[in-house]
Amino acid sequence: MKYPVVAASIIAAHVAALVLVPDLGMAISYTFFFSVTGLAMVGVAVAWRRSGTPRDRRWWLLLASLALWAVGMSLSARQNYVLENSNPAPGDSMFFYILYVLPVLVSVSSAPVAARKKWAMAIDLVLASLLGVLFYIRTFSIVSLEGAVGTQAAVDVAYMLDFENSCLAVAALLRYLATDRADDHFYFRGVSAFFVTYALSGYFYNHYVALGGHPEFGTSPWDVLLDVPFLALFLATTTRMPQRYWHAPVYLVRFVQSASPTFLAMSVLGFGLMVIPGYPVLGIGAAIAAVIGIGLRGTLAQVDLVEEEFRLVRSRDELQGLVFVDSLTGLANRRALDERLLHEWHRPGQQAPIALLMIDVDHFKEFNDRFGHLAGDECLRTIASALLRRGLRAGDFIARFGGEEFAVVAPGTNLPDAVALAEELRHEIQSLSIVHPFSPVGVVTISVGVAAANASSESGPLDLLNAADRALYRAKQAGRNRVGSQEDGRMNTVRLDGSRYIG
Ligand SMILES: Nc1nc2c(ncn2[C@@H]2O[C@H](COP(=O)(O)OP(=O)(O)OP(=O)(O)O)[C@@H](O)[C@H]2O)c(=O)[nH]1
Repeated sequence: MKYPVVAASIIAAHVAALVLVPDLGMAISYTFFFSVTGLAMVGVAVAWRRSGTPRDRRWWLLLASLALWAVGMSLSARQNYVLENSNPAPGDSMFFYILYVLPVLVSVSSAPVAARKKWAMAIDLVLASLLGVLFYIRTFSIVSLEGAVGTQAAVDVAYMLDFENSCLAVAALLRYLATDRADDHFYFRGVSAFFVTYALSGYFYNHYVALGGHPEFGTSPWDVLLDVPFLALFLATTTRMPQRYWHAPVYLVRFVQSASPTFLAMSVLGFGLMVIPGYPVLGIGAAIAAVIGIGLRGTLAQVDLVEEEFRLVRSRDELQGLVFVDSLTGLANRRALDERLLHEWHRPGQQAPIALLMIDVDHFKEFNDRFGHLAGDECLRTIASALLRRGLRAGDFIARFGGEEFAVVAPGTNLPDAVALAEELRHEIQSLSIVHPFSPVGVVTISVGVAAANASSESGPLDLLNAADRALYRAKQAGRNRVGSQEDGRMNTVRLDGSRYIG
């Protein structure tokens, strides 16, 4: 609450001083102008500290703009006091009153901190320098160093300032309203508070005060109008950074973010066109540079976009890989198995049967209890490698089903061939000779349930899975370390020696 009171008191004091001591009007107004500029700079410095983004150089640019404005004001004071020139628009101070927008214009054209690129800054630097030259040429094509000659020149200067201030006010307001970032919101709140009030009070002051009979500072209480933008900036930067703020629609945010880099180039284009009558080469050159600047920025942004897209596609592929891989064994996981089964089941023209082998490590709980979980993990990894190594033909698919269970999908395989494959795998694991004191044969063994079916519309992959699971259950029931198969609805098991055992 105390800052609005400070601002109101300054305005009241300025008006009162001008009314009470009219003889010192000019000195009073200059004192207030420099004071409010200083106050605004303090506000900007405080806001920068509070923004929590010390690397955000936009705040420097805002400070630079205020400093340039102060230089313009100093040159104006020099004309009044040292050179005793009462012309309201001497060329040197006019140039700085125009030039001061340049740093802020660069910031309005810039991307958010996180997305800022060196190449974009380099292009902006070239365009900003060119714009500085154009400002200079344009200013001195209207006024001389001593000031505007005749009312028309003074009116031209006023319109040039109006054009510049309103363009910047609109651009800053757009950036303020259409952002999804708190730091952008805070920065552009200050910038738009300044430029919107500056455009309004500057318009009123230039057209109705300076051109309306009070060309010199200190001759009208309306001088106070020129305090307003600086006090508005002071208030916008010293009031608390909002925690919640209006969120613009996403498409508007994206549109303004994409369009803002063109603000600077558009200004170069506009001022380039303005100076063409007097300086055709420079004007046309500036217009060409602006078009190249926009094109180059667009192309480089596109390159970045394509690069980003590649990166995202790569990360998506990597993530997709992780989603389908079992982290312990490196085999496909249950999700991948389900997808594969479904895919095989619905493969167009699938005539041959699809076989499914469900593999379960025997007495694994006891293995874990005896040797610990880490040894259990290592055992699972060894079994996974052995299963992969052995017996898998092209088109077969192996996955860790979960826990100490594995599964093999073997498309185009009938039941007898699948049973033979299962027996091979069972033998392979036993021959690994992983010591297991609790196992009847002294080493780690597996039981396998086998089922095979033709894909049909009456049944689904889940039926095949259930059949293989039931076959596995029977193999376990029958004593483990064996292959169980489902045949014509009957459950058969194959003993470890290969002879068939009817369960
Ligand atoms: N080390 C380790 N153990 C696991 C993992 N997943 C499951 N297990 C263990 O596997 C064991 C499975 O136990 P059970 O389902 O009783 O099966 P089992 O002891 O092999 O008995 P049968 O299958 O009937 O022969 C449990 O002790 C689980 O903790 C794993 O990723 N690593």
